[in-house]
Amino acid sequence: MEDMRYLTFALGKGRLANKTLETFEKIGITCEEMKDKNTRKLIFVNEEYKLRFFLAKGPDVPTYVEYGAADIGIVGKDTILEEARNIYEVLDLGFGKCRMCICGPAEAKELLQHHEQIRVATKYPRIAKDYFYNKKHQTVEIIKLNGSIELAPIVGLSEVICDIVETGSTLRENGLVVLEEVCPLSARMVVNQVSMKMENERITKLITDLKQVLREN
Ligand SMILES: Nc1ncnc2c1ncn2[C@@H]1O[C@H](COP(=O)(O)OP(=O)(O)OP(=O)(O)O)[C@@H](O)[C@H]1O
Ligand SMILES: O=P(O)(O)OC[C@H]1O[C@H](OP(=O)(O)OP(=O)(O)O)[C@H](O)[C@@H]1O
Repeated sequence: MEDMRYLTFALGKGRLANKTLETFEKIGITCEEMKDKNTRKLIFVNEEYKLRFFLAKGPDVPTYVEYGAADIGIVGKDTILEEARNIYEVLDLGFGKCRMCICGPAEAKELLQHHEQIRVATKYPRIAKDYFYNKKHQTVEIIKLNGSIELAPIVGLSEVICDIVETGSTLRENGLVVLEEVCPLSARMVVNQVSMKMENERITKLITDLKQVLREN
């Protein structure tokens, strides 16, 4: 126990953070400090189990994990696909469920069917490219945006969007519909490739414990 090194976790800020902490709590890993909404502190330590946690922007989580600055990351499948880092995806945590979809006004369905050269606005250019070029063999123009993607077809920036749909209320309130589904999404645990070998016992135990509580849910 004495010379055990710290295992470091990179957690995505935002929507997935609370659920992630809740899930860790269920296997006895707590980090009270981290729940304090007023803190500007970035890194938190659990001395008992020799664990460190930090919150990062979602898309940066796979980067920290690939370089080994974090051994383990918790992040959405969308981010894993978009960042395409050399990391192991080891577990589907079953929360943060949503879908990556091609959406637009109902009339855009025909443009998709006829393989017209349409414009696709998205925060996920790699996922959109892979879907249209490799799966559908359709040439499109991808336009990268950073948020409020649903605006694009409304103001005439693009014909369709490639974006996350959860409840569908953002689409509904903006007169858009799901035209095609790209893939289902949820939160995943990712592991650095060297850590998986060097800390195999601790990481395997963590995965087994998490699987157990996920089954009980
Ligand atoms: N309705 C949803 N909208 C967006 N992401 C969702 C939704 N439901 C679940 N998720 C998952 O939550 C993850 C984090 O989403 P969140 O919006 O908090 O971060 P983000 O996209 O990096 O946000 P921001 O750009 O506002 O910082 C997404 O990558 C996705 O896997
Ligand atoms: O189907 P719904 O439940 O409506 O959720 C989907 C919406 O939520 C996300 O946006 P977010 O709130 O992250 O804002 P952003 O567009 O600025 O990224 C996503 O990009 C959709 O717009």
